[in-house]
Amino acid sequence: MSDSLLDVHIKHTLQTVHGKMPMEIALSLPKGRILAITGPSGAGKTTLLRQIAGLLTPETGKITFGNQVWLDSAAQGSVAPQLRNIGFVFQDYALFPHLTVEENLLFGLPKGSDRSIVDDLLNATELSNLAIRKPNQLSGGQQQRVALARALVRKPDLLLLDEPFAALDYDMRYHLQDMLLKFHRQHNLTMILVTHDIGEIFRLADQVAIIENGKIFRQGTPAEVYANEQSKTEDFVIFGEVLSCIKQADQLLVSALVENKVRQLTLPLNLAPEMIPGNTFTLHYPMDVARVTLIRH
Ligand SMILES: Nc1ncnc2c1ncn2[C@@H]1O[C@H](COP(=O)(O)OP(=O)(O)OP(=O)(O)O)[C@@H](O)[C@H]1O
Repeated sequence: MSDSLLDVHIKHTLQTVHGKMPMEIALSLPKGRILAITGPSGAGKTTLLRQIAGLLTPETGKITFGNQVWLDSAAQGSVAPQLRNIGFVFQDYALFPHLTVEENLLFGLPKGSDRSIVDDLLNATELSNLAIRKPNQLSGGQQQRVALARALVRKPDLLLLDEPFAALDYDMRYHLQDMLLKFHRQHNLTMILVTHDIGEIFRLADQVAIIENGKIFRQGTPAEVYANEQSKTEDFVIFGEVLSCIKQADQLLVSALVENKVRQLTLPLNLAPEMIPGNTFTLHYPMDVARVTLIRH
């Protein structure tokens, strides 16, 4: 893609419990776009992020970012991770245990920079009251918010997020997704997000790539990718996230986030137990036999 900022072509051998699995990925990402990576456990999603960050060197490949060559195995060249100006939010938070929340953020701040961004991010992630705590005095969700704020402190050129909101409850997840979108708009941030959450993919991502067994199995906009899935069943399927639900006469009026738009759905009353704000659902049409499959509570 001519306007791409990030270009990745890598080959690697994954060592899985079932033996060796060849990994081969090619992807491009234009500046300011958000790519979601999804797929089953063990498919190679985290490994790909680690390769892009420079924490793991693929056996062969080339990774370019703008006019920088981050990796070129043919030329035996590689740019060290700390020189790639990447923000990385790991699945396991990876905070400095001996530093407070505030110190964890200050650590990431380039020398001489205005520290007001630290206070802004502490506020935005609702961590100001916890600023003097150490990571072992925080819940998993709070630690994840620190990890997110720390990754944003240096205004990275590329933000890599490995299931950043998986440990959070619905309200906090929604709030942090909004914060991330705001930050993304302000700084035209380019992001890759690993997630299993289809609602999150529709809300945040411009593109989604499904990785299976070390290869991109399908790629496109969320609507394209999940529309393809529908054709297999010959059903019309929509994915959504419930925002609100009220009973009216003998039906339910549901406000849902569907393909990044708020839609009003009129559904049968028997679906009431599923239509709780925060639930993600798929609806299979035709509506007279509508059934709801919950992906996640
Ligand atoms: N450095 C490595 N070299 C070779 N194989 C690896 C390496 N790190 C992990 N693997 C293996 O590669 C496979 C993919 O792991 P990875 O962590 O990338 O999966 P994932 O898609 O992120 O899964 P999950 O959704 O569970 O986090 C696993 O079988 C893992 O054991």
